[in-house]
Amino acid sequence: MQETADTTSASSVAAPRRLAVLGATGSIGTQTLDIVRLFPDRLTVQVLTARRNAARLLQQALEFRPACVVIDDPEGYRQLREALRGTSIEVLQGEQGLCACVQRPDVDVVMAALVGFAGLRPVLAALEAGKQVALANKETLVAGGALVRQTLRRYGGTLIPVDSEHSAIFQCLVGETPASVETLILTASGGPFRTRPLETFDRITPDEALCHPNWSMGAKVTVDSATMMNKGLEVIEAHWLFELPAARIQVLVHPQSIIHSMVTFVDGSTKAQLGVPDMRLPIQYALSYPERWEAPHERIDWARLGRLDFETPDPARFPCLPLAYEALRRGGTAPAVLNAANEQAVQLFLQEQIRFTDIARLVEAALEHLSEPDAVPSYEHLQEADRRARQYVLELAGVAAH
Ligand SMILES: NC(=O)C1=CN([C@@H]2O[C@H](COP(=O)(O)OP(=O)(O)OC[C@H]3O[C@@H](n4cnc5c(N)ncnc54)[C@H](OP(=O)(O)O)[C@@H]3O)[C@@H](O)[C@H]2O)C=CC1
Ligand SMILES: CC(=O)[C@@H](O)[C@H](O)COP(=O)(O)O
Ligand SMILES: [Mn+2]
Repeated sequence: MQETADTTSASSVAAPRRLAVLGATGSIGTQTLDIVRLFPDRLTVQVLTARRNAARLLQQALEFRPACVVIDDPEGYRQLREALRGTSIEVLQGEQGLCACVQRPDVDVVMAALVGFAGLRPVLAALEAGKQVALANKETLVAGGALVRQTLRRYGGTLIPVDSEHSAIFQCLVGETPASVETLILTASGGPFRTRPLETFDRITPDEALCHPNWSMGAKVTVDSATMMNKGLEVIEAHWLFELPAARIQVLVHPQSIIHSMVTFVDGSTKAQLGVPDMRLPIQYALSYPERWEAPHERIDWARLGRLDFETPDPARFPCLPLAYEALRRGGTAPAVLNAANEQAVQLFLQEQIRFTDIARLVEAALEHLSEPDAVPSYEHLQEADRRARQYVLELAGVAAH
């Protein structure tokens, strides 16, 4: 748990923080660059990466002039090399490029905003180089939480949460000690299907699932919010970030997404962090911490808001949530299996190859058949668990692997 933040330090005289933005072309990545635009004297960009969106990455590179860009797609790599010829911007490719760029001596902070298991290896590389990682990519901690903790202990890097709930908890914990904490309360919007008749769930379409009531996000996390697997992944993320057992991490449905999460302390007091649902707030806090920087983000209009509502999550409606608790209870490779099966199932659902209700069914089957005990699975062990779970889901869904 962090020490009390010093909010009085004179930030204007400090050298700018030099960022590597992994997943720069996505929802969190582009909002991170919005924050850089707001604070050009305090933040600079050294690295930008994408999977295949070469056009957007090129546009960003020409605006921010980083030292290096990384792209996964071979054709995108060829295009970027051609387009950036004659500039000082280095172009790298693939996972090797990602791991090299996060270890550069001219990078201070790595914004980890890839989606999925692909985020784990570069985060480990960044922590092995002792970097500060602003972590949006929750799948990193879900699949590899024990390994990430071990890497933090060995190399002394730091993790600052970006996920809105974990940022809220992190902010509530400023000035507190671990012994004072009783329970973490993760709030959940309940997604678009909180009140939809349960018997219609097998007719849910991708367009309906991609319509989040409060947040505009990438496709994968949006579908996860609709199944509430997102909250399950966040329970596991909170377990590894704040080192508390599952029994002390609760989930509470709060449809307005104004309270981003809460902490109840041993004296019965509860602290909450509130704000409009705008990811630029937790992104900025992760980049400014331990300072707070003045910014023109929207403020809550309390009178217009009027009320805040709460309810208990319904496990019959959202079976992915108890599955995530079960994976955490099993430990070993179980959370990595849960995560990979979910990633694969969400992809199949978005491609209209399975129904919405199949997501939980496939994840449950993979969890049942594939999890293995192991106190701290190695990266290679996790990678194999991830591969096998994806393959298993494809087979069970009757889809040929590509
Ligand atoms: N969006 C949000 O508001 C929130 C997101 N998060 C978490 O943050 C992470 C990012 O989410 P989000 O920004 O929504 O995702 P997006 O899908 O919008 O963006 C993902 C980014 O990662 C890149 N990428 C995807 N897969 C790979 C890969 N295999 N290798 C290399 N790069 C890859 C994409 O490149 P390209 O564009 O070229 O495909 C893109 O830049 C997720 O873990 C999510 O759960 C957490 C809280 C809120
Ligand atoms: C913005 C953010 O942090 C998302 O993870 C968000 O929490 C999703 O909303 P749900 O509460 O519906 O999962
Ligand atoms: Mn979240």
